[in-house]
Amino acid sequence: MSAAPTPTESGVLRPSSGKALLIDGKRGSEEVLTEIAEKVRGLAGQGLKPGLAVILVGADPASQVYVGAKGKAAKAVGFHSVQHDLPATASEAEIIALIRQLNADPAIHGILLQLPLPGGADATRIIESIAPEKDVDGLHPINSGLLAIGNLSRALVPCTPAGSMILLEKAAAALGVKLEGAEAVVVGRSNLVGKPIAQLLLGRNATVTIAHSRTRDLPAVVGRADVLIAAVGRPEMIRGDWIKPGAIVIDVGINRISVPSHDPAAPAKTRLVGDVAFAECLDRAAAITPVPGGVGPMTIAMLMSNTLKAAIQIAGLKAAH
Ligand SMILES: Nc1nc2c(c(=O)[nH]1)N[C@@H](CN(C=O)c1ccc(C(=O)N[C@@H](CCC(=O)O)C(=O)O)cc1)CN2
Repeated sequence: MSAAPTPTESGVLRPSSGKALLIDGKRGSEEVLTEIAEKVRGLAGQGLKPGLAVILVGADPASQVYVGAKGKAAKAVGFHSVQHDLPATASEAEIIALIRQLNADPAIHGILLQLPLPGGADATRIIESIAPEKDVDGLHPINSGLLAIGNLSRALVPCTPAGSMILLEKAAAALGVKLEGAEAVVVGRSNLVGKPIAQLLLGRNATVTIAHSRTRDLPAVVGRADVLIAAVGRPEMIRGDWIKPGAIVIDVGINRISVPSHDPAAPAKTRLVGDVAFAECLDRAAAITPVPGGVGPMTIAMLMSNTLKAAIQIAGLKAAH
């Protein structure tokens, strides 16, 4: 029987022997949130209370959970927090009208439209209607542009990529490896994760490849990666024998799959898995994020971080973020 992993100072769990370090996103998120709460207490003295508005269109159960978690975290760190629930039938014009009100509201510093929209509707024009300085999801073209030119002090960076980078830096520090010059492979090219994380890795001087559904011989491309970011949205698609021995694996996928039951009368059970076949990777990777408990919690923490940054920038305060 293997011994339980031992926690290290950095929130990376060191297993007993021969297994990948587990990068603890829950602990990482708690650290970020504790720091934010402290800064919010400091800002109160300067008359500033960061405000976050989250818009949920429709009633997708997973989105309801995520939006609830965002509101809870916002209140816990001391933000003003509001949630706007719109029916699935809300038109683009109605959503944009609400965003215009929030753009003009001085108590609101961050606006987030929960994705996906019902029926997979295109969110492009809606996102573009968010004032860039309040775009705490980092999806407005102004923020994408600031990220692309490497202006990280001004850019609001998408939350999942920002949180993934914190976990990656922790793993690299725990292993004593450098990101500079490392071969980084990002599987997935979404605006929400793949493209921004590739920019962040470039900013750390990694050599970055973005792979996607049309990539030829994906296992061979993945096999080059010192750093693998899996953001493809397909349960356990990346197999253990694709992984380069010693790689750092950041699994961004959060996929709910059904668990077969031997009892036909029992209610159907589900569990969460990542885009990487976790158990198969444990003996090959040097470090890996689990699902759940990896990148997911960091997404919420980085939304709070972006809202604090937006509030400070909008108020024109010098306070270092
Ligand atoms: N506008 C946005 N929409 C969506 C984003 C986003 O960043 N902006 N990301 C995802 C969903 N998401 C936040 O919105 C999110 C997903 C998962 C988690 C999380 O903490 N997951 C837990 C498991 C939770 C569970 O039991 O279901 C974990 O991984 O440990 C947080 C946020 C899509 N939409």
